[in-house]
Amino acid sequence: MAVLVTGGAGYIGSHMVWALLDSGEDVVVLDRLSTGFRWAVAPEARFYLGDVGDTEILSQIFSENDIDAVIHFAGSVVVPESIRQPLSYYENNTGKTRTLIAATLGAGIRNFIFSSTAAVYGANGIDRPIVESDPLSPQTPYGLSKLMSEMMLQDASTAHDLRYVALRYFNVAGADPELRTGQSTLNATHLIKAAVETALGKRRKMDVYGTDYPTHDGTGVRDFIHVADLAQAHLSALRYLRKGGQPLVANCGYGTGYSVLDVLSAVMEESGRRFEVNYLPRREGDMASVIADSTLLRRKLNWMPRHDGINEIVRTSLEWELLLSRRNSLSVSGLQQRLASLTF
Ligand SMILES: NC(=O)c1ccc[n+]([C@@H]2O[C@H](COP(=O)([O-])OP(=O)(O)OC[C@H]3O[C@@H](n4cnc5c(N)ncnc54)[C@H](O)[C@@H]3O)[C@@H](O)[C@H]2O)c1
Ligand SMILES: O=c1ccn([C@@H]2O[C@H](COP(=O)(O)OP(=O)(O)O[C@H]3O[C@H](CO)[C@H](O)[C@H](O)[C@H]3O)[C@@H](O)[C@H]2O)c(=O)[nH]1
Repeated sequence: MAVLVTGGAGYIGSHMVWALLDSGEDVVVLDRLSTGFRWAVAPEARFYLGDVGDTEILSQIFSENDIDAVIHFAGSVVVPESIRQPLSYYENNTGKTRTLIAATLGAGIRNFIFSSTAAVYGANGIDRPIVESDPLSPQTPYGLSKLMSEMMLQDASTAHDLRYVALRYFNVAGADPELRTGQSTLNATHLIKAAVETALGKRRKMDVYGTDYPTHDGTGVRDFIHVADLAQAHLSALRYLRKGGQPLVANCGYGTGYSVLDVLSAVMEESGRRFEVNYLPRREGDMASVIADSTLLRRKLNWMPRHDGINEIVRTSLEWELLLSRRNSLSVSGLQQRLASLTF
């Protein structure tokens, strides 16, 4: 049987494709390459260029391949952009997920894994690691677009023969430890990606949004999960569904928070470079502190993190960024030497 990975040319999806291939799965990828890259897809995967909202390509994929599970990463992911362009987020993240669920059901496929987000919790006022049963209060169209997709899955699984796992990712970062893929997003807004680009001189300075949050140093606190551990959580979810597991919604994070300044220190330490930090007001839609309680993921899916620790996350991100720089022939010889001297 094969697994369909939508968004498999993107950051997390491309790691998932490698994780599936590593575990002996047959993989089919559907991606329209709006933010992903064809070269990021492992050559062993069968690639279809197209949109998850296109019923014709979905029928073609389901008729040409013996698929028993869909892992749905495709979507629009930039939180501030969702505030400026809400309808495009509802279309791409909610409307097209509805189309994909319908096509999956139509093809008789019973297993569905969905990329959800900690943004569904929003400003719920919880001042401790968040559990899945905590109030849901998305503050942005991005968070709401994902929550509505979770709700569609819940209703569809009640009415039809569909089992699903929705994984609520906290902040995903890091790169494949073998550097076969990594985060290559252009103009990325994610903290760690922006910080490693700054360390490598691709950005002039690092913006810090907000210094007056009620956190240990005034900057926002997040729970960063290594993308390789996240891919393993999906593999566990796939095994769980194939064994007939009941619908499950689970947080993906480590339960440890790092502030923006903690992250910048780790990037400076790992790269051996100091860079300019530009302190700015809070960014719209941001929470003070977002930390996962991942007991459910550990208990139900036997998930065990293997790459937790902010330094490992930052190190693999730096290594990947360096590789991208080399590809683009940028001069980063000083950092190259520094990285070459490190043992990973
Ligand atoms: N990166 C994070 O920290 C994070 C956190 C929580 C949830 N998520 C979710 O994880 C998923 C993957 O995120 P990512 O960081 O890898 O983003 P990404 O932008 O790197 O990957 C998304 C991929 O989907 C493709 N795509 C987008 N819309 C499509 C469509 N309509 N049809 C076909 N392909 C389409 C893009 O070309 C890209 O390859 C998203 O659903 C996102 O909401 C990400
Ligand atoms: O250049 C930057 C980028 C970010 N930040 C700060 O760093 C923290 C993390 O910001 P990110 O943009 O890296 O991530 P978010 O927490 O906003 O959002 C991420 O995690 C969410 C879940 O909590 C969603 O899933 C979303 O897709 C994903 O981008 C925030 O306090 C933000 O203000 C900066 O100070 N400077």
